[in-house]
Amino acid sequence: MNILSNQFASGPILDVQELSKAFSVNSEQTPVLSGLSFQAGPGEFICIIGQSGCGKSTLIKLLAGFVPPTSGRILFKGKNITAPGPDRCVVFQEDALFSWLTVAENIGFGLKRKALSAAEKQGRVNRFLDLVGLTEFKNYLPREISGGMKQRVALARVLVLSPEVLLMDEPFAALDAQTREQMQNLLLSLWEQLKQTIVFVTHDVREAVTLADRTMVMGRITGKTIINPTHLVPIPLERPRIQNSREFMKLAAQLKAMVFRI
Ligand SMILES: Nc1ncnc2c1ncn2[C@@H]1O[C@H](COP(=O)(O)OP(=O)(O)OP(=O)(O)O)[C@@H](O)[C@H]1O
Repeated sequence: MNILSNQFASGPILDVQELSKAFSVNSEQTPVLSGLSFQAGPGEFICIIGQSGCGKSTLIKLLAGFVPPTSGRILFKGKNITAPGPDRCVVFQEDALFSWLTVAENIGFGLKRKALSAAEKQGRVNRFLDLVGLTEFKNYLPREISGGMKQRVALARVLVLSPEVLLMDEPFAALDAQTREQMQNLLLSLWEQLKQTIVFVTHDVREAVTLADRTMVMGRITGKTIINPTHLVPIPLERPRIQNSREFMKLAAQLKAMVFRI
């Protein structure tokens, strides 16, 4: 079942169809995701929330092509995803940067295999250093910069590759509240400029309401994660969003209630 078929005029970027995933534990198949279907449109920002263990990270790994589905399929621009690809980049909570490379070298690392001239590569690195506000730190090593700056490097080093889909698994969870808010604003500003499709996992409903066009609430039913159309909630608030507005708080409360209900 395609929950949102025909919603995107030019077709969805991601089309998840009846996706199921089971892991083999002690030679028994343990189901995690079951019959999950949804679509993400070009340039859409989707947040995923849900209780611990409901399968959010597993879904990110499937979308990235790191693990294969047990059944069902995921189409990227109409083609079956069977492996990781440069069109879908992942940012994790704690991204290990190369400790011996500078900020600029970390950002440029993934460009090595791209057929670009040295000047073009340097130009791209400089652009992304500027976009994430790290130009003056370009020669620093990872141990010489803060946690928030490291996440900015992690973001820049995938964005420099121009992925069409950005998969983010609790990327800001380890940051303090103030840095986290700065990172959310930075991500929104980059997204407005670069227009990738973003799938963003978070534990924090307020983060989901701050960022998302739509939020997907995952829940476990009889040990399997299943989702139906009512679990994809549009966030119809204008940006920038005012966190203490009535509408914001109402949506956050509604999503929180859903997380614990399903
Ligand atoms: N490689 C694996 N082998 C066996 N079981 C796994 C594997 N990966 C994940 N699981 C199981 O799948 C379930 C979902 O895990 P997952 O990490 O996707 O959940 P999550 O929603 O991201 O959790 P959290 O919010 O705590 O990060 C868990 O019960 C986990 O133990």
